[in-house]
Amino acid sequence: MKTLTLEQYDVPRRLRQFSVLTKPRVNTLIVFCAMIGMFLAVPDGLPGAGVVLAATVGIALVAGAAAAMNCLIEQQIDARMARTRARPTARGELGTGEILLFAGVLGAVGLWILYVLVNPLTMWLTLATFVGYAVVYTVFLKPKTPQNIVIGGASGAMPPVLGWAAVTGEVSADALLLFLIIFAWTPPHFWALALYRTADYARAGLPMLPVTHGSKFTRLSVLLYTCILFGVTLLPFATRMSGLLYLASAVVLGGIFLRYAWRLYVSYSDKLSQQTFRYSILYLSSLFAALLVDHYLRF
Ligand code: HEM
Ligand SMILES: CC(C)=CCC/C(C)=C/CC/C(C)=C/COP(=O)(O)OP(=O)(O)O
Repeated sequence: MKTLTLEQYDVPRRLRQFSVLTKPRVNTLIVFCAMIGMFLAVPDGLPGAGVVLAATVGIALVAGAAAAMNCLIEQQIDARMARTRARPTARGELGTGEILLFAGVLGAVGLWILYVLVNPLTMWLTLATFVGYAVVYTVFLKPKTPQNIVIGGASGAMPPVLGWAAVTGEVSADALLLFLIIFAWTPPHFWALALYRTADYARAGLPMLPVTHGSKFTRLSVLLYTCILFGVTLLPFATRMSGLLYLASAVVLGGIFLRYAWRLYVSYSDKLSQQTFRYSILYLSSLFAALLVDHYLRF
């Protein structure tokens, strides 16, 4: 067996490769939503700094491990898609053992932090989220059904619930409203991207909605889910969890999302679809920021 010295191993390059596997940009928003859950869970005042720090690091590490496992499992699929073929896993630059070790350490340290420094409930819910994404979604749903991202979206919607559980030790109805918002947001978020990446998904043999049911049906689905999303985002105000500042933000942000979805439905272009996808990210970030601001500046 060939032994490598540390210089030959090229540590900075390896670190860059491993960092790509954790999908840092997606996970930044995931962790942001978890943090908002932590702050909203405290009716007056702030959550303890220690628990916020430990829960944030723990959730981020487990989310990074989940992303690395997804990249490992999908390396052949990723190699066939233009969007993902540059991933170090798709290029065969990292060995299976190395990735398993990396994901194992990240995941184990994250879960340990959550169990010991936060609470067992948060650890178990985060573990379930990990299994939901890295196993249920990636292995079973994604290659089999165009509803993959709707069902798998339950994992992506968990972060605010994890944050809430970290601070209170329980899951309340308010936390479930935050879950519902991300759950309803996921289909328009993902299908907007899938519409302009249809050829990619078809080449990879993945049954994403535009591949199996065509562009028009997918655009109708985007529009309908965006309507559902609009309705769901009114619930925090309806239940008095949030105030007028949030309501105004939800209506304006949701109105813009609906306009994108409607335009996409009536006159499709790849450019508009890309803009809708990008807007979906700005939308969720801004909506969660509005929940936070409203929580502290309630009038
Ligand atoms: C099953 C649920 C989801 C699916 C299938 C999905 C799918 C995707 C895909 C395919 C991309 C493009 C990634 C890339 O090219 O690197 C993406 C990007 C992104 N997603 Fe999602 N997503 C889901 C849930 C979420 C959730 C829950 C969040 C955050 C709360 C999120 C935040 C983002 C962000 C911020 C990006 C942009 C990344 C960048 O600019 O590189 N996604 N998503
Ligand atoms: C433990 C914890 C908090 C985990 C949260 C992780 C989670 C549920 C992420 C979902 C968002 C995501 C990375 C989707 C990518 O879809 P994809 O895998 O189909 O995209 P790809 O084609 O880019 O691989």
